Amino acid sequence: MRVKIINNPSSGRTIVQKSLEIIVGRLVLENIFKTVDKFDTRGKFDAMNEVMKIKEGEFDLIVVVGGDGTLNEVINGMMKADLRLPFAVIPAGTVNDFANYLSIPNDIDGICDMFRNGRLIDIDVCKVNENYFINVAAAGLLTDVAIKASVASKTVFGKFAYYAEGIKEIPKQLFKSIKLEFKYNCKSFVEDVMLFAVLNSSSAGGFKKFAPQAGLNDGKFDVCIFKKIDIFDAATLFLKIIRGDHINNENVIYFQTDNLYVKCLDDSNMNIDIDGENGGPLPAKFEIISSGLKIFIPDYLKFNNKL
Ligand SMILES: Nc1ncnc2c1ncn2[C@@H]1O[C@H](COP(=O)(O)OP(=O)(O)OP(=O)(O)O)[C@@H](O)[C@H]1O
Repeated sequence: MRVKIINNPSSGRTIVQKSLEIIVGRLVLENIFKTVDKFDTRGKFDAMNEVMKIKEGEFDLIVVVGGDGTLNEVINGMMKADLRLPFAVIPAGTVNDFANYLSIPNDIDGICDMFRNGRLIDIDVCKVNENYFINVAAAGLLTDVAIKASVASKTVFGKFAYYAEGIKEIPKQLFKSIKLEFKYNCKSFVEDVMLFAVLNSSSAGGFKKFAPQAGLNDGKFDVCIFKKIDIFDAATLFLKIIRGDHINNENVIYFQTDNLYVKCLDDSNMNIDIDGENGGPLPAKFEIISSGLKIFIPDYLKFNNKL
């Protein structure tokens, strides 16, 4: 395989990145990686811009070393440049929602084994306005936590940086709600909402069962809308989200669709968070590109019926 590595040297706690030479060295010696070209990002949009420079036929696989944000940039680079190269993920971020959903290993032996015995599967790609995502887009209460937690604090504290930022934000945000209009498949409704999320995989914000019915190549995304509730109901709901049994709750609207339009009906300035990065303000038009890309996954995942 001719491989292009896009490495974010600052994502997560920077532990996996330190093992990258060993992983690549082994795979080159075993002749699995025939040529390797590594690019280290230095800041925002570096990963996307580097991917957009790749020429058709130059590589067989893009390997993303980073978290959900780096992966999102690589996906955007490919989709915007109309480059449909297969990609693989070496999870090196703080939360790694997408890689965790696919149970992608993060240890040296597991990663090497994935490249020795893995296989390609099709996955859907979601589009919101002019940007793409493969995991989650969300707006509302606490969705800006990922953006507010600093790179330095994520490197030192890992996931706890998000929890710390979340705890600071809860009292400020819990009493807010936003009036939103949702339209899909000729239906429309208006709701006072605390948060809504549009998911391709089931995992978001570290909650593995956020969208328990989601499938990566079912041609649909799962929409999860949390209505305005009080703090007591919020605590109960929080526990239900951990277990994945929130979707039948009276304060939650959950459905699957391949199209969605969301508009703000009051003067709130609501931004969409796309895979942990700022995706600009509402309104938002969501579309799905069914089987838009191919991802390289470990062989044992064939037993996962969600794929
Ligand atoms: N060399 C660098 N130094 C600092 N920041 C960088 C560098 N390269 C890229 N970035 C920034 O890193 C962000 C992406 O980080 P990424 O999401 O991959 O890691 P994470 O936030 O630790 O993990 P996760 O999103 O899974 O929680 C991008 O917004 C980009 O601006």
